Amino acid sequence: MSALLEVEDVSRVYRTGGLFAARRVTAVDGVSLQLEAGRPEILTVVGESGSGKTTLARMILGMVPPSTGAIRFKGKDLADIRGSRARLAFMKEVQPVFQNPFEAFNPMKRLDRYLFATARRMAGVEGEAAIRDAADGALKEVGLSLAEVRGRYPHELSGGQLQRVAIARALISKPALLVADEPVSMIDASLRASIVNLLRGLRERRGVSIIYITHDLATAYYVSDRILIMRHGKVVESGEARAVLDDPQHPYSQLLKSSVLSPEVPPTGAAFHA
Ligand SMILES: Nc1ncnc2c1ncn2[C@@H]1O[C@H](COP(=O)(O)OP(=O)(O)OP(=O)(O)O)[C@@H](O)[C@H]1O
Repeated sequence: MSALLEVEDVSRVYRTGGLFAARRVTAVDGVSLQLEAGRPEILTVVGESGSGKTTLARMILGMVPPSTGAIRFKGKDLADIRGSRARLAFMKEVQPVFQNPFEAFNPMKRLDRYLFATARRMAGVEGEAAIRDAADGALKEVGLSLAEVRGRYPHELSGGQLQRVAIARALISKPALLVADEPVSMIDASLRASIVNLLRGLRERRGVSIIYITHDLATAYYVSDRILIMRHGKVVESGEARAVLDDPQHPYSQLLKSSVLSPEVPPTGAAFHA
């Protein structure tokens, strides 16, 4: 089986501070992971704040180059993706979903405009009717429709609805991989389950692979096929999600589990069956 994504011994060092107070921060330190083509799965990256999750996500999205190591998508090294055409081809296949949907959209711009522009530019759809159909199809994938969204501005939707629109927008180009960085952390707790269920549905129905970044072990338990636990930029434990979370081996994973799972957060993720 061929690889969809290969992250090979990747590190990222940031230099901060001025000339006389220079400091090196190793945000990601020797991380490797792989997703197979034709076997869609949800790979969750868990870790506390500052463990390097966002930096890893940004490297996979091609937004930040690794300091060392290599990232390949469908066999092609991201470092070799040069020029706007090659960049666009990559972005069609690997789409981001960010934490705060209110920051993902300009408050002065109608949401349908975003969807139409993405259909035109990213997916190469031509003709008004076909563009409307592409937007409507993507919105239906996330439980909305163009009729509901048309003419509306970001503030007219709830955070949960807006995150759905952001996911619909990411789906228009029919990507093979979504990289979702804390997609539910800014959303009202009562709506989180529906977004997490949506991600699972997309993996099942659309065959899209998802890298789900979170610090929330309850959603991770429910949604993940595989899990990777990060601390100080390194992977401390990884494997099949239920096995890792039911019986964590590394002391940090055990600590994370005991500190996160409180009586209000069911360890089985039962709350997410809603
Ligand atoms: N652009 C940057 N310049 C300097 N340091 C950075 C930069 N981005 C991240 N870092 C540092 O790298 C480390 C990892 O940060 P990162 O945002 O990747 O972690 P995270 O696990 O996603 O945290 P959070 O959950 O708070 O977003 C932190 O120490 C952070 O301060």
